[in-house]
Amino acid sequence: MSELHHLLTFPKRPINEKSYVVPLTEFLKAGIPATYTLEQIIAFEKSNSNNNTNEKEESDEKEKNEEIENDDDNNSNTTPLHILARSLPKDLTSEETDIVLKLMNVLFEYGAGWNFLDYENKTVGDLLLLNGQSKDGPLYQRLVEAGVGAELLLRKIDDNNIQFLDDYDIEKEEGHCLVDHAEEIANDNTSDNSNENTDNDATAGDQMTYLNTELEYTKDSLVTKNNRDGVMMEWEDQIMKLAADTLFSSPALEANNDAIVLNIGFGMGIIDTYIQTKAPKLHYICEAHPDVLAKMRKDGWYDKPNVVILEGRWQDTLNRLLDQGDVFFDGIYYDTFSEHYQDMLDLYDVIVGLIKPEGIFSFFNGLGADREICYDVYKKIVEIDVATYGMKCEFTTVDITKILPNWQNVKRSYYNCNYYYHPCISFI
Ligand SMILES: C[S@@+](CC[C@H](N)C(=O)[O-])C[C@H]1O[C@@H](n2cnc3c(N)ncnc32)[C@H](O)[C@@H]1O
Repeated sequence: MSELHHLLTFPKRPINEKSYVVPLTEFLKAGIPATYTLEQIIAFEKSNSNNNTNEKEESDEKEKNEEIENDDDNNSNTTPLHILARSLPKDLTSEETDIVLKLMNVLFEYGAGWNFLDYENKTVGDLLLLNGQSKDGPLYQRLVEAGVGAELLLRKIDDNNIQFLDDYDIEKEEGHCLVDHAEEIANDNTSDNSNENTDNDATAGDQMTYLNTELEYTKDSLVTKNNRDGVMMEWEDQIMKLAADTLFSSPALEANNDAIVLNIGFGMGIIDTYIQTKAPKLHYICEAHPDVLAKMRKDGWYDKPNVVILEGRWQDTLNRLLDQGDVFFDGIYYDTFSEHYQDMLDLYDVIVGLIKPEGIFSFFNGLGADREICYDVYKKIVEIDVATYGMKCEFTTVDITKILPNWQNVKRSYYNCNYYYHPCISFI
C-alpha cells in the first residue's frame, strides 16, 4: 500500500485538515494519480520483486494482495476513494465528516472516478452505505454529484464527436453504468442483422439485432428464444399497475373514459391489460417486434374498439403522429428493450409534442438499476434532462424486495436494487 492509500485508511483521529487534507493535496500535487489503484501497486511490486527476489518480508501486505489478485475477473480498480469509503469510521463527528467531504473534493478535483469497482466488486457508493452513511448524507450526495457531472460531460464529448478514448474502452474501463432495461451491453457491435447470428449477447444491446431475434412467450416471461434474455417478466406486474394508474392521473381528466393514452412497448401486455380495465376513449399501443405483433393479433388486441396499434418503431410511428398534428395524449408510457438512454433523450423531443399540457409521462425505470449509485445518478440525470423541457419528474420509491425474482430462467438479471423509483413526469 502506498503512503497515499495508507493515509486514507484514517490511521489516526480526529480527522482534521492538517493531518489529512494537507498531505493528500501534497501527494496529488506531486503527481500521484487520484485513480492510483491497489491493483497497479501490486503489479508494480510484483515486477519489482521479480527483479529482487530476497525482499519478501511484508507478509500481511502479501495476503491482502493475494485477495485482490484472486478477484474473479481481475478487472477490479480499487481506487483511493474506495480505501477512504471502506475505512470510514462509523462514529464520524460532523467536523470530521466535513473534512472527509474535503478529501473527496480534492480527489475529484484531481480526477478520481465515481464508478469503479473494487476487488470485492463494490462501488464507492456501496462502501459508503455499508459504513453507515445515508443516501441523503453529504458524502453519498457528493458521489452522486460527481457521477452526474461525469455522465453529462461524457455526453457532451460524445455529442461533439471528440474522441479521447474508444467508447467501448470507456465502458469497459470505468464500469460505465449501463442504463437499459437489460443491464449489459453487447460484447461488440459486429451484428450483421441476419437471423443466423442474431441470437447472441447483442440482443439486449443493439436494437436491430433484437428486432431480428426470435422471441418466446413462457408462462411468466417474454424471452429471446435462444439466449433466454429477459425482455419482460411477470414480476413487474405491480410496477405496471402503478404505472397504469399514473397514466390516468392528469388533473385535466374528468373521467377515465375521456382519456387518450399511449403505451410504447407491448411486451407481455401487462400494462395494456391494466389500461384496458380503465376503459379509456382511445388506447394507442406502439410495438416494433414482429413476434410481439403476431401475439397481439392472436390475442385479439387488434379487434378491441378503443385500441389503435402503431406497428413499427416509435422513432418512426410517433414522428408520423407528430406530423399529423391531431392526436394528443393524457398519458404516455415508455418501456422498450435494447434501447439506450440516448433513445430516451430523443424520445423527450417527441413526447413534448404529443402530450397534452396537463398530461403525464412515465417509463419503466431500470436506468442504472444494476448498481445503487448508478440508479441514484440516473435519477438525478432524468430530473435535469426533463427540466430542460420545462417538465418536472417526481419519483415515488417502492419497496420491491418481496417481488424481485430469482432470475433462474433468464440469462441474467436486469434489475439489482431492492427498491424502485417510479417516475411521474409533467409540465411545471
Ligand atoms: C419490456 S417490454 C414491454 C413490457 C410492457 N410494459 C408490459 O407491461 O408487458 C418491451 C417491448 O418494447 C418493444 N420495443 C423495443 N423497441 C421498440 C421500439 N423502438 N419501438 C416500439 N417498440 C419497441 C419490444 O419488442 C417489447 O415488446
